[in-house]
Amino acid sequence: MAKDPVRVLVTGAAGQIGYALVPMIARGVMLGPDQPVILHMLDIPPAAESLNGVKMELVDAAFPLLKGVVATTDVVEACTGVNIAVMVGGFPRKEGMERKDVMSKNVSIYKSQASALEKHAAANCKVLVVANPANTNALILKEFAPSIPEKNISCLTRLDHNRALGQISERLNVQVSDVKNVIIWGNHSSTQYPDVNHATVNTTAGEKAVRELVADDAWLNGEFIKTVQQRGAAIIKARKLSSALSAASAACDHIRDWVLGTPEGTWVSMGVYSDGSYNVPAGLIYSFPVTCQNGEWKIVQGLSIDEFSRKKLDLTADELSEEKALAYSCLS
Ligand SMILES: NC(=O)c1ccc[n+]([C@@H]2O[C@H](COP(=O)([O-])OP(=O)(O)OC[C@H]3O[C@@H](n4cnc5c(N)ncnc54)[C@H](O)[C@@H]3O)[C@@H](O)[C@H]2O)c1
Ligand SMILES: O=C(O)C[C@H](O)C(=O)O
Repeated sequence: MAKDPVRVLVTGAAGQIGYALVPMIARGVMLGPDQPVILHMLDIPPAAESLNGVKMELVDAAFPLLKGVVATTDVVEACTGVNIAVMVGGFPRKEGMERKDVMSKNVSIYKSQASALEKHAAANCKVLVVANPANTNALILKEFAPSIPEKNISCLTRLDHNRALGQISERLNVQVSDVKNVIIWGNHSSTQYPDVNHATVNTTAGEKAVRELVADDAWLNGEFIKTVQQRGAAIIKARKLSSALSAASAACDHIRDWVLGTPEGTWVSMGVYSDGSYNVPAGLIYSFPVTCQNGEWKIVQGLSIDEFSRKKLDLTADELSEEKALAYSCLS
């Protein structure tokens, strides 16, 4: 029997991530090849005409799984009945700007959209915040939508996770699909900590530790970390625009694994509400290694954290605490 359609909201849908993301969702990349979807696309009035153009293209693409499109500048209409909300709307960072510069513009958007989601989304709606500062926008959304369970609110660090997999795969000249269990800890910013201490590669001789195969701690503790931390800025420098296709693809990976589950023995990175695991202060949205089953994520417990890692986990937590304070000062 055909499944009922799932309603997926994409905010900022007329923007560049939106343009890459909506066809992926309509093709089943996010929720699977047998899951019909109804797309809800929200943008602001100056982008209304462009948004309507995206809607026209979705119709023209004749996606078999796409059962309807709502394109609107009305936040209530956009949020009504949605099962999944991918929050991309906001102002992106331009060359030379730090994430903090975009903070005040974006947190106020997330405060007001929190209430719309709380009132109008379907019960148990899963929320993914992509727009920067992603962790702090997600935290503001959580705080101003108190009736949405905190386990349903997340932010995107899967792009960073995928970037780390990509760097290891290039360095070792192995298939990216054979590399797993890297971790992104903390903020989706240049203080994030890409950690390979538990990562492995599937080889013809079985699973091997990434650290053993790379056999170059100086590279792993230096250039590798920096490359992943700075990748967003490098893309902006090269394209004069921030990453879009990789961000859209990572958003699909994030929701797919959350809804359909992570493969046995594999974890992924998600920005989620900290419960104090790994001595990360509770009350921040922090990226952890998680496994997902039956639509719920769980932080992977018991991983060893050496002194080098501990400092990096704390540094990015400190930045998130500062961002939280700054966000509140922007809102007051
Ligand atoms: N977490 C990540 O990994 C990641 C990766 C890449 C980009 N980003 C962030 O994603 C966001 C979107 O990036 P982009 O390149 O698509 O930007 P963009 O400027 O191309 O698109 C953003 C869209 O949001 C719309 N918008 C602005 N205010 C809105 C509001 N109140 N409600 C609904 N829509 C609104 C704009 O009109 C625009 O169409 C940025 O904040 C960017 O920094 C995050
Ligand atoms: O770095 C940015 O501001 C863009 C985006 O968050 C990215 O990681 O590509």
